[in-house]
Amino acid sequence: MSAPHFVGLIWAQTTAGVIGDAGSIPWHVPEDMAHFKSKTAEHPVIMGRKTWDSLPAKFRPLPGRRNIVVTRNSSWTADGAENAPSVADAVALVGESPVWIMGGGEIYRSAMDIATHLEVTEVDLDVEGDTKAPEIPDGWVATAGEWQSSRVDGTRFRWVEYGKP
Ligand SMILES: CCc1nc(N)nc(N)c1OCCCOc1ncccc1N1CCC(C(F)(F)F)CC1
Repeated sequence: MSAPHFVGLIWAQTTAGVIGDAGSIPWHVPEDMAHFKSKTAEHPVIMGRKTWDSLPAKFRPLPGRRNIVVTRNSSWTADGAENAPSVADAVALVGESPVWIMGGGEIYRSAMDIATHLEVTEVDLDVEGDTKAPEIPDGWVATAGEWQSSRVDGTRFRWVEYGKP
């Protein structure tokens, strides 16, 4: 089984790097949900158990693809999900490319070394949060899109893609 050559991390953050608060996302930008959906559709996703628990029931599992949940609890099970004890084991389980790693904070940090692509939504908000985006090490090159305004309340957001040359 070949190791996947496209391992993407995908997250949404405030400009200050907040990605979550008390187990949920403290904003509502439907354009980002659509972006997340279109980027990850049909591809396997890897997430931590807390992110799995944070998914609204109708999205659990994310439809149409393998959902792999990283948990140290080897007896953890859920309909529509497979479990793996670490990000590396989850990526090995998948074997195909691309695979999208969709959170949360702890999982992003442990996946950074094997990531080949970062797909970040920057939301121009100043909100408190208990979970932060991972530090992006030197060597990654960012390509930022134009700022857009959300149709719901005008919140500004942009896509920033990071690659490794
Ligand atoms: C969207 C939020 C999001 N944005 C980016 N850019 N990267 C992510 N890693 C991410 O967090 C995905 C897990 C949390 O997701 C949700 N948390 C609360 C409410 C809704 C959701 N979504 C809505 C879309 C749905 C679909 F299946 F349509 F994709 C999946 C569940």
